[in-house]
Amino acid sequence: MAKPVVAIVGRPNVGKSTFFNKLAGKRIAIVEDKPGVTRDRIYTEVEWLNHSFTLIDTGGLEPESKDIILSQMRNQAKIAIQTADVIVFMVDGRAGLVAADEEIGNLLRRTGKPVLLVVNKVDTSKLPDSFYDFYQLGLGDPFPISSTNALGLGDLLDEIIARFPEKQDEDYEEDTIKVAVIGKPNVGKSSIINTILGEERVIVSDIAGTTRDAIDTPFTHGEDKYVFIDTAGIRRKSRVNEDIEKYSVVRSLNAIERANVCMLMIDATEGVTEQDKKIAGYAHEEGKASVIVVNKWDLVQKETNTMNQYIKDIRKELAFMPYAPILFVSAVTKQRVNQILETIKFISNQHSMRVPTGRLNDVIGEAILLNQPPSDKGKRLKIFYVTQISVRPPKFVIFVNNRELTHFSYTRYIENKIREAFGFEGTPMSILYREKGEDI
Ligand SMILES: Nc1nc2c(ncn2[C@@H]2O[C@H](COP(=O)(O)OP(=O)(O)OP(=O)(O)O)[C@@H](O)[C@H]2O)c(=O)[nH]1
Ligand SMILES: Nc1nc2c(ncn2[C@@H]2O[C@H](COP(=O)(O)OP(=O)(O)OP(=O)(O)O)[C@@H](O)[C@H]2O)c(=O)[nH]1
Repeated sequence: MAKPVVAIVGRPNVGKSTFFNKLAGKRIAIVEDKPGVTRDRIYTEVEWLNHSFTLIDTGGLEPESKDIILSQMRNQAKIAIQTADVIVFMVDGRAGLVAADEEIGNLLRRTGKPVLLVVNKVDTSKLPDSFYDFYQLGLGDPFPISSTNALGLGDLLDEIIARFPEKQDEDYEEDTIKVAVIGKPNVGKSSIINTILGEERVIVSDIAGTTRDAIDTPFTHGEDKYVFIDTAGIRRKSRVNEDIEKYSVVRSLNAIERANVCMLMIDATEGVTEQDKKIAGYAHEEGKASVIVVNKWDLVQKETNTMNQYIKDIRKELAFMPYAPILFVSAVTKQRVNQILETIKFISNQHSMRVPTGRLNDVIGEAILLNQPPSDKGKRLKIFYVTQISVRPPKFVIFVNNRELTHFSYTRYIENKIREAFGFEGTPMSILYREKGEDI
């Protein structure tokens, strides 16, 4: 289940940032692909009770003339409508109701999405007289809060959570391979997906009755079941404007969380961008299998060593995922597109592979003979026993005499030996240490 997304919309200066910062937990900076532009603070993860959600601040706009403010607010509202599950419409309890609020109120009222009308800057328990004017917006009861004094925030969070969409069970069968197709705008996601879906042995499944939530594309290829995750905005080109594309990162992160396999698309004419690195890093940290798909290969002038040079560059830029296979494809000429599903299936199997403990210990035993474990102040690390404790991603526990003697370079050596013996292509793996007697 993807995390719900909550967006804050409101005029400049009503206190959106103050509110956002009060709730902000872990932040992920967004780097735009334009030179020199880094915008932090666009979204954050919020934890409240047993829920977590993504909060988007659509603000940070430059108030210039009245007209510009209005058009920017319309944009904000559109972004919120397009990406959010719940919209927080913030107004200013000190300034009272103004015409721009009504304009945005009209837009939001028609969306069908849950909208919470929040009156900020109500700093005491006494409601200002102008509070009741906000009922005119036709968005139900206004919620008074004070972002600076942190008043009413808990109640508001309860109300927000109560409006999250019902958790739908993801009733894909256990053996369905869930694929997130990730990449910057214009890299060719739609083209590739449509090319794959147009392949001979691919049959796109009907999705019964749902429209709004039909964001996934399930299909079969021969005997194998797949689903492309969160393809709504990708396949249907309903682009509102450039701004929205920044927020598509939020959707990408959600898609990665739901997927088993990430197809990380890189534009051959541009190489690996900062945003590509961030997203790939996220897939890696989340323990997902990844394949790197370099698209638009038809546009590249090829000389003797072109592909090898590309591989070198990608390995350098994405050094944290040396395990990911790289494919060079073209959605236009269809070159090698037929290898994509094969590769996805292969790395999905690798991702869920379990190796026999006996063989694993043989491999590690040999590795130890070839290259002794590290020692410190006369004490040497002793490795007693290794076992794989989980899959997707593969996780190993190594029982040792003293965890403090372990060293990341030796861990990497062990990881490489495991990969040499068993493969685990396309998947990150984790190796943990336990001392004898400790629980796994
Ligand atoms: N009295 C009072 N002032 C507040 C409250 N919340 C925010 N403010 C003040 O209102 C001003 C604007 O707050 P911001 O959080 O920057 O407003 P914003 O909506 O993010 O503005 P933009 O970034 O321009 O869109 C600041 O001076 C805040 O200190 C509140 O609850 N009570
Ligand atoms: N030459 C060439 N052009 C391509 C290739 N794949 C896609 N394109 C073109 O690149 C443009 C963008 O392709 P899309 O498939 O719309 O890209 P997208 O990633 O879905 O774009 P967004 O919806 O903006 O995220 C289109 O004009 C495609 O025709 C390719 O392999 N080679």
